[in-house]
Amino acid sequence: MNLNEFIRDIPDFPEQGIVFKDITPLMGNPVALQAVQEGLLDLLQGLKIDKVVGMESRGFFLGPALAMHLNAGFVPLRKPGKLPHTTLKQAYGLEYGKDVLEMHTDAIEKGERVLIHDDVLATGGTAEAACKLVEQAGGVVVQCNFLIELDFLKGRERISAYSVQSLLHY
Ligand SMILES: O=P(O)(O)OC[C@H]1O[C@H](OP(=O)(O)OP(=O)(O)O)[C@H](O)[C@@H]1O
Ligand SMILES: Nc1ncnc2[nH]cnc12
Repeated sequence: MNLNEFIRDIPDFPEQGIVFKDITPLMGNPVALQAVQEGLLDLLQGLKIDKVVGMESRGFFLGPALAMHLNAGFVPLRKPGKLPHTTLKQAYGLEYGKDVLEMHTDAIEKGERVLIHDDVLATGGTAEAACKLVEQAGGVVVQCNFLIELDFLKGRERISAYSVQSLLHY
């Protein structure tokens, strides 16, 4: 199955000059969705994972399903003001703008093995912020795992301290 057929390019979204990779056609197709989940799990090659960390909001699309298959917990990283308990916070820049991610202070225990998952690796700003939050809490980032990597933005270089795996490259 060619998964690229289910990812659509939207020019000038969310701003002029950005070509947005829209994965909603893929999410809407049960066969493609199953293939993606199996592909992402294959990238892990049997690594033991305690927690899957997913970034709001598209990291929530597949992160919990991966966690269930790995027999791991799921930890949501959220945009500011959304998490109700005490949080760690990390500011970052991304391909189109800047933001802050928050994580509950008790979401990860010291020494836990963490998989970072998101739909897209672009500049790597979001993933780098996620890794920092996990490490602040004492977790160990075992792999950063993406559905799509935009190779030309070189996000992988920004998170070169970690193992980076992506299912599809553009
Ligand atoms: O590698 P980067 O340049 O940091 O970009 C990647 C991030 O951008 C998108 O999230 P966005 O902030 O648009 O939020 P959304 O998932 O809520 O659409 C995407 O889901 C990644 O999290
Ligand atoms: N070009 C892009 N398409 C979809 N999501 C993104 N996140 C950052 N850059 C993106």
